[in-house]
Amino acid sequence: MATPFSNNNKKNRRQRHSSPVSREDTIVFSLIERVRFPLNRPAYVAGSAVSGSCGSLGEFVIRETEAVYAKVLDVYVNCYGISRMASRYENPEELPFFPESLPPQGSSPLKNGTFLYPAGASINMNNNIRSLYFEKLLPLFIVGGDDGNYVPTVQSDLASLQSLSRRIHYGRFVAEVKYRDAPQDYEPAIRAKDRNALMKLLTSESVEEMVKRRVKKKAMVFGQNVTLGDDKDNKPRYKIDPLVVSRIYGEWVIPLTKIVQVEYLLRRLD
Ligand SMILES: O=C(O)C(=O)C[C@]1(C(=O)O)C=C[C@@H](O)C=C1
Repeated sequence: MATPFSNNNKKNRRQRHSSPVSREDTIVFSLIERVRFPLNRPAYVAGSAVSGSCGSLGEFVIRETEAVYAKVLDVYVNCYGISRMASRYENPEELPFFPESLPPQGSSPLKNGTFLYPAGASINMNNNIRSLYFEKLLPLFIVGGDDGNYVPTVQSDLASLQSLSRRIHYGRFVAEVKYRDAPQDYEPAIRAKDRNALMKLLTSESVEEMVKRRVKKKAMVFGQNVTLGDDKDNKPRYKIDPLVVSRIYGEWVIPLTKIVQVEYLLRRLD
């Protein structure tokens, strides 16, 4: 079965949701961008000299940026009288990292008639994504150290986190497609709340291998240092190790996407 992650055919490109394959480009580009800065841990230390007693600078920037994204369209609606549009987190593809800090949301034109089954639509694994990103992913490809560029570092982290979150939560759409294709296969495992059986049903090792090979290649193409050919050894050099990108997918991005799929399916008959 061709799935949204296995190809980028015309049918997928016509869908209202942007293609998960092109989303890979955003993830790879955002990781490459993040390489410009060292870890800059002080940006995430609560109560450090930068942030005083108000939590870390990083958390503050992420919370406030999300709040702006959430209200920006309402401001436009009020000021310019344009008809109601959805703000960022009313789009079912977007999930905030700090939902509790968002201003109240209006009723969204996008949420109505969403493709997702309502009980599963609100699954939000961003807390897990955030801790994995800082604890496991960043140390794989970012050098330790502190260059003081905290705000650009946090902005770069937020871009990576958002692109990873969109991709991982896209698992809800994939699970819905799989369920609609073969409800008779999924329903017994859903009723039995059998996570292992669901995991087995939705897994395609060949697709996973293809995804890992594709992101490795993207890291090579997008992240190759460009020279004018006077390199002594003529060996290509990459901004981020392509094998690390493939590993990030194999060890975290794909497994988390699968957990989202299982959690979604478990709610599919509620
Ligand atoms: O393409 C699919 O069928 C998916 O479910 C997506 C995905 C992935 O995250 O890339 C996850 C599970 C499958 O084993 C293969 C790939």
